[in-house]
Amino acid sequence: MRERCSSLTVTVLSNRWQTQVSTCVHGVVVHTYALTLDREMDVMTDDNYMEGMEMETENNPTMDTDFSSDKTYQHLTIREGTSSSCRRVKVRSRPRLQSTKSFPPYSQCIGGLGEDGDGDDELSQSSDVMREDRNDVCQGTERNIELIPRCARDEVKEQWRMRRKERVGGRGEDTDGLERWSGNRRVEEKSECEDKEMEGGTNSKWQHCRGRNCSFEIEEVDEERKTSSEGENEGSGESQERRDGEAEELIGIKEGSTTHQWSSPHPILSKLLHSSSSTSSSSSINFSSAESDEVFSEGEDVGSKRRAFRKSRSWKTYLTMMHWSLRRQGSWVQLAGHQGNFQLSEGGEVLKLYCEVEAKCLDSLMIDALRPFVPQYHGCVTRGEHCYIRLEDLLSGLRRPVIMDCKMGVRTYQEEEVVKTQTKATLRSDMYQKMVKVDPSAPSVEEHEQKAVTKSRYLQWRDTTSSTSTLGFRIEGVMMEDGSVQRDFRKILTLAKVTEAMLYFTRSQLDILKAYHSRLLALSEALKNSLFFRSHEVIGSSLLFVHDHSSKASVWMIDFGKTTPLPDRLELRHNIPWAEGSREDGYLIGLTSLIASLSQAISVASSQQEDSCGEEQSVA
Ligand SMILES: O=P(O)(O)O[C@H]1[C@H](O)[C@@H](OP(=O)(O)O)[C@H](OP(=O)(O)O)[C@@H](OP(=O)(O)O)[C@H]1O
Ligand SMILES: Nc1ncnc2c1ncn2[C@@H]1O[C@H](COP(=O)(O)OP(=O)(O)O)[C@@H](O)[C@H]1O
Repeated sequence: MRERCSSLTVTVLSNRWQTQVSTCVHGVVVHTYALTLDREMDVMTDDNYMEGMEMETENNPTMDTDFSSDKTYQHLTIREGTSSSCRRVKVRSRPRLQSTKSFPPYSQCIGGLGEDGDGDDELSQSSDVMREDRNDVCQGTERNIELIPRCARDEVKEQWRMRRKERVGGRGEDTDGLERWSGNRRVEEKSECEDKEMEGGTNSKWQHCRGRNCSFEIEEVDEERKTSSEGENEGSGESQERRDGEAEELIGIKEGSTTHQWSSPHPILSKLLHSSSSTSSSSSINFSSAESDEVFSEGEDVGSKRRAFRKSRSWKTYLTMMHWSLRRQGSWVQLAGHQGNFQLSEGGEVLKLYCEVEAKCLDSLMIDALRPFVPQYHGCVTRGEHCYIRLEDLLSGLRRPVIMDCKMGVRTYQEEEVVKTQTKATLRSDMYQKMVKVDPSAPSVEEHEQKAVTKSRYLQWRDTTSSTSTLGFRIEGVMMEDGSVQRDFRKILTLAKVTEAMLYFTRSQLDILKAYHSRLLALSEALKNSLFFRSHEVIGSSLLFVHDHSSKASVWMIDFGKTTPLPDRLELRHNIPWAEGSREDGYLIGLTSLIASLSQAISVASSQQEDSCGEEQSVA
C-alpha cells in the first residue's frame, strides 16, 4: 500500500486564534478537524467546537475537494506531500481576545525571544542525560504527584541560585532578583529535543524539535525552506495576515533596535545547527531592555556571531532565515516569575514547571465559572527530569504584545509563611540584598547584622512598599510593544499613579482601556459565581493584561502556585483586609481598585481625545 501524507494548512481567521492540524494518511485517510465557531470573546465552552471525523480510502478522489470546497471549511487548504511520518490531529479553540479598533504605533520591531544560553546548556545537558525518561507523559495530576514528590520549582530555583553563585565567582550571594526574570525576552529551550506526547489515551504522537542555537549559522537555507514549508504545514496554523506582517517586520529589523532571538524551528535545521555550531553557546541577541539583570546579559558573543554571519551570508539568505524563523517563533515573553519555570512549546502552549498546588487549582478551574479567564490547561508532560504543566500560551498569535502583570491581593505571603517565621525561620541573604538595594534603611539593626531577613519579612516589606497593602494589587511589570520592560511600577502607592500607569501602558487608547475595563467587569461577575474562588485563598496570583497592535485586548488569571483550598465550610469574602488567621486575601479589593483606575483612565483618555478633536476643529 502506498504511503501518502497530506498536510493540512489552517488559515486562522480573526475569530480563531490558533489551530494545530495534521493528518495521518497511510493507506486509509483519516481526517479530523475542528473549527472554532465562537465569536464571543470570553466564552470558552466545549460547545464552541465543531468536530468532524472523515474516513476515506486512498483512492477516493474527493478527499481534498470535499474538504476545501465546503464553504464551512473554506479556510482550510490541503497540500499533499510525501512523508512517512504519521502526524497527530489536534485542533483546539481558544477564547478570543476582545477586539477593539485602534492601532497603537510601533517605533521598533520586536518579536524574538531572548535567551540565557548558558542556563539552557545546563538544563539541556541534564535533560540529555535523562533522555530515556523523556517520553513519560503524565495525564492529569495524580501521576505527577507520584513522579515528583516535591514541587520541582524549588529544585529549579535552587539550581538557578547555584548557577548564579558560580557565576559571580564565589561571592556566594544572590542580588536583586538574579534568579528571577526581569523581562528579557527569553524562554528555556533544549538544545535538541524530541518530545513525544500521548494525549487522552490515544496513540497519537507528535514530535517536534527546536534547536537552541541561532539561525545565523544555517548552511542549506534553500533546501531547508523546502523542508520547512512541509514542517509549517503541520504547525500551528498561523494566519496569512500574521505571515505577511512578519515579512513586513523583517524589513524593519535593525541591528541594535531590540531584543531578538532566532531559534531553529525545524528538526533538520536543528541538526544542522548543532553540527555546524558546536562553539555556539547562546542564541540570544539582547539589544535592549529597560531593566536587565546581569544574569541574562550574555549577548557579548552575539555581536561577533552576527559579524561573522554577515561576512558569510548574503542579505537574502539572512532575510529568508529570519522570516522563516519568525514565522515559527511566537512573541513569547515571560514578564515576571521565576527564571527556569517556563519552556515554550508548540501548538500555542507554554510549559510551566510542575507544581502540585498549581496543577490542582488548574484542574478545578477547568470546570469552574472562571474557566474563560484562565489559560487552558492541558494536563502535564515530562521533559527530561522535570514535569511541566501545559498551558495555553496567552501570547500566541499576538504580534508585538504589550503586557502587564498585576499581582493580586493585599498580601503576597501565605499564612503558613508567617507561622513558619515564628517557629523556624530560614534567613535569606538574597532577600536582604534585594531589600537593601531598594531601601538601605529598611532592615532592622539585627537584620543588618545578620545580613539576612526571613522570607515573610521580605514579602511583607515588599507589600508595604508597593500598592499591594493599600490597593490590593501591584503592577509587577509592564512590557511595551518595543520590548522594553519596566518594573518600577512596583513602587507605586496611589490609585492616581496606577491610573497614570494604565494610560502609559495603553498609550491612552480608549478602545483598549474600555476592553480591559469590560473584561474586568466580566471577571468580577464570574468571581461571584465561582466555587473555586469562594473556597480558595488566592495568594500571589496575577492578572495578565495583554493587547497588541491589532486591537486585541484581554486579561487572564495566572499563577496559582500559592493558591490553596480552604478547610471545609470556610469561605472567604476576598474584599476585606487580612487579619492573622482569617486567610482573607483581599483579591476583590485589588480588582475593585483596578476597575476604578481603568474608569479614571477612560475619563482622562476621553477628555484627551475631546481636547485633541477640539484643537483639530479650531485649526480647521
Ligand atoms: O518579586 P520579588 O521582590 O523578587 O520577590 C519574590 C516574589 O515575592 C516571589 O513571588 P511570585 O512567584 O508570586 O512572584 C517569591 O516566590 P514564591 O512564589 O516562591 O514565594 C520569591 O521568593 P523565592 O522564590 O523564595 O525567592 C520572592 O523573592
Ligand atoms: N499561559 C501563559 N501564557 C503566556 N505567558 C505566560 C503564561 N503564564 C505565565 N506567563 C508569563 O510568565 C510570567 C510569570 O508567570 P507566573 O505564572 O507568574 O510565574 P511564576 O510562578 O514563576 O511567578 C507572567 O508574567 C507572564 O509574562
